[in-house]
Amino acid sequence: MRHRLEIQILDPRLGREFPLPHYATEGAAGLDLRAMLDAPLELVPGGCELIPAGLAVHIAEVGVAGMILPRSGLGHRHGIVLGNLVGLIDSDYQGPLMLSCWNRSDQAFCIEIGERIAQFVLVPILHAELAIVESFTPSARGAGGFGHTGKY
Ligand SMILES: O=c1ccn([C@H]2C[C@H](O)[C@@H](COP(=O)(O)OP(=O)(O)OP(=O)(O)O)O2)c(=O)[nH]1
Ligand SMILES: [Mg+2]
Repeated sequence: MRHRLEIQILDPRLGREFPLPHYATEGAAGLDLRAMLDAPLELVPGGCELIPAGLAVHIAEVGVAGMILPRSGLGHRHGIVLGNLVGLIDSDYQGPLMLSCWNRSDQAFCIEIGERIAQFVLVPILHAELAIVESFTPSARGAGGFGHTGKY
């Protein structure tokens, strides 16, 4: 499914020196986001920095949210993930997309200017209407959780 996504280009290098976010393949779920830095940034082990993606988005539709997720290769091989683990972008947010980059490894990592460091995914959202009830209709699981079905 497609969703018209309004963007503002905040960093003029995007779309010129560096490609705009795009789906790398027909089936790609995410748009890669780039570190629009003025200079390469060394992330020390355990270090966390807020990096601009160089653009603002306005999702506009209440039934849609954005998620910023790590890239698998960087996260697995180099320990470069997100300081907030997952970024959640509200449909009414119009500010700059910011990437919290965390080096969870024990080796320094240099983020290059324009490097693809995270990905942006649109997801459907349901708003909850809270209904207070005295008891739930019994289910097979009931209140069992945290390893209830087997090994922890
Ligand atoms: O990785 C992220 C996460 C969030 N945001 C922006 C979009 C989002 O809509 C807004 C608020 O995010 P969130 O609600 O997760 O943060 P908060 O700490 O609860 O801030 P607020 O009080 O503004 O809701 O910040 C980003 O740019 N990058
Ligand atoms: Mg919030």
